[in-house]
Amino acid sequence: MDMTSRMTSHFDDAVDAFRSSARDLAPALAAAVDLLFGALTNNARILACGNGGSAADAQHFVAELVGRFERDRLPLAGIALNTDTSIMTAVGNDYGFNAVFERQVAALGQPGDILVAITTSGNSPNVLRAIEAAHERDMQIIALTGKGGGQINSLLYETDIHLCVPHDRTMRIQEVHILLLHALCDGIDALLLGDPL
Ligand SMILES: O=C(CO)[C@@H](O)[C@H](O)[C@H](O)[C@H](O)COP(=O)(O)O
Ligand SMILES: [Zn+2]
Repeated sequence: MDMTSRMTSHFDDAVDAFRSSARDLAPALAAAVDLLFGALTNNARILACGNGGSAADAQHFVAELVGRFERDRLPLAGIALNTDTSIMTAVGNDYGFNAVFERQVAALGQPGDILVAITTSGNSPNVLRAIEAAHERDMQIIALTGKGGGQINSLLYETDIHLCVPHDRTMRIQEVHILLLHALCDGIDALLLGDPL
């Protein structure tokens, strides 16, 4: 395959990933909007975490909650658990990297808060442990995964929401994840401000 064809194939594959995700995930995504809106309007907070590209996604999502998405509105309570280098290095150094999110959930999480857990494999131990800590705090989980969901499948409760992208490549899953997070922001704004469409 020449390089131009290789590049074109990324777009073709991404379109397929978006279409299959729309088919599989739209109802759960709508439920996730309701869950987030209910929490945010009840003085609860959204905690988000992930590793690597998913860390970037978590802080991107939270920036749009605390700042704004497309329209001016009140600030919304979100915290990215992967952004504080002092906490990440102190907890990682003292308790191990697998504890970096769990420890923050234990410190910050309150009943009714939501954990947005982002992992393409569904197998990152620090994210799995954050989910367990969130359950102990009576928090609900919105999990964004791919590759069948991995070990997260056995951790989630009926009351949690699993948005599992039907794809096996990390980059494609991440591309759909950012669409899912933007769609959640759009849904929250539509409920808060009215539907401009
Ligand atoms: O962005 C990428 C690959 O596209 C990487 O940084 C990727 O996020 C890292 O390898 C992560 O550690 C993968 O973790 P996870 O998605 O399996 O939880
Ligand atoms: Zn990436």
